[in-house]
Amino acid sequence: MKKITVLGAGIMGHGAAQLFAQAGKNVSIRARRETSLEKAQELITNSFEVMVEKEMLTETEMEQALARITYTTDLLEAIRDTDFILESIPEVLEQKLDTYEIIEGEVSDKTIISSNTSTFPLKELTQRAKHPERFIITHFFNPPQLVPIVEIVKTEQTAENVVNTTYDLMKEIGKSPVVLNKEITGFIVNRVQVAMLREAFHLIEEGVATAEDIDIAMKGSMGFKWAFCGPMESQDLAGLETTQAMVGNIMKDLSNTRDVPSFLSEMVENDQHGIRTNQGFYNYDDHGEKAIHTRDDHFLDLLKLQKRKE
Ligand SMILES: NC(=O)C1=CN([C@@H]2O[C@H](COP(=O)(O)OP(=O)(O)OC[C@H]3O[C@@H](n4cnc5c(N)ncnc54)[C@H](O)[C@@H]3O)[C@@H](O)[C@H]2O)C=CC1
Ligand SMILES: O=C(O)[C@@H](O)C(=O)[C@H](O)[C@@H](O)CO
Repeated sequence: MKKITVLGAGIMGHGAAQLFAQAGKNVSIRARRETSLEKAQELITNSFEVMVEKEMLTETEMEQALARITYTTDLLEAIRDTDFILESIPEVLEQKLDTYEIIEGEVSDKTIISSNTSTFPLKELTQRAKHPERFIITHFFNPPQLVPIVEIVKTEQTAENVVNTTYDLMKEIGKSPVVLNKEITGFIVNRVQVAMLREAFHLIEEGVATAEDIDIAMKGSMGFKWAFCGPMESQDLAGLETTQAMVGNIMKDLSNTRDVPSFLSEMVENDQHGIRTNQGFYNYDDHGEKAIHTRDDHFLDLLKLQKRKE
């Protein structure tokens, strides 16, 4: 695997391009607009600089990695002679299907096409594919250059060599891949995340706690534990009779809504998109630049600690 193509230069695309380049791959990243590419280049450079500050990368390694990335608005140029495509365009099914249709007509039989979708099952993504066996999902987490896990999702149509090659590639770039036994909307993590968010949103709607209080409570409890002791392991350590009582007492009282909360839809309608518009659950004045820097600084410390413990 020499050349990697990343389609989409947004929140995930730029981090994925950085990750592959850091691992020694030549990367072509494609966006539709020059301005998106310029922004991506700036974010990648900033992120590498934090790694250099924290002595996880030398200045020379940063320069070499930056030199491995080419930026283009030309889709055909981006996918020319590529070995592996990571599609990271918005979570809109039609846009993804249209993109696959174009690229499938251009790339070699050996090229693997993967999607970074957060939600769609691979069956839906391959509904118009000529060669569904070459498609796979590699679901990275934000920021992909730092978060260790990648969920790999296949169908019974996915070729075994595609799964194996993708798995090996993820290992090669330093990730810990988890291959799902069968596909399901939202995979493992986003199903659990959405179940938790449903309840957190319910608590906000009911006036039990503010968004800020929920963040404080979760960061200092489950957030603190889960990096080293997962939710299942934690139950063993707590005692399963207590888990049984807790689940029995609380489950019946939890929100079981199937709707997106109206306050969230109103926020999006009112241009409160998070860092993109400087307003979300919190306010920003720099499109999240400081928040991203602080987050990455902490995540790099955690990564260092995890590596020491391995
Ligand atoms: N934001 C997140 O935390 C995560 C997102 N994902 C998934 O990754 C994918 C990308 O998400 P984000 O990076 O957040 O989106 P984004 O909106 O930040 O970036 C999307 C990029 O794709 C470009 N784009 C739009 N249509 C395109 C097209 N037809 N062809 C090529 N480029 C196009 C946009 O200009 C933009 O640069 C989605 O499938 C999303 O569900 C996965 C994990 C985490
Ligand atoms: O946290 C993440 O990176 C993932 O769970 C995602 O796929 C989601 O898109 C998430 O960021 C949105 O909350």
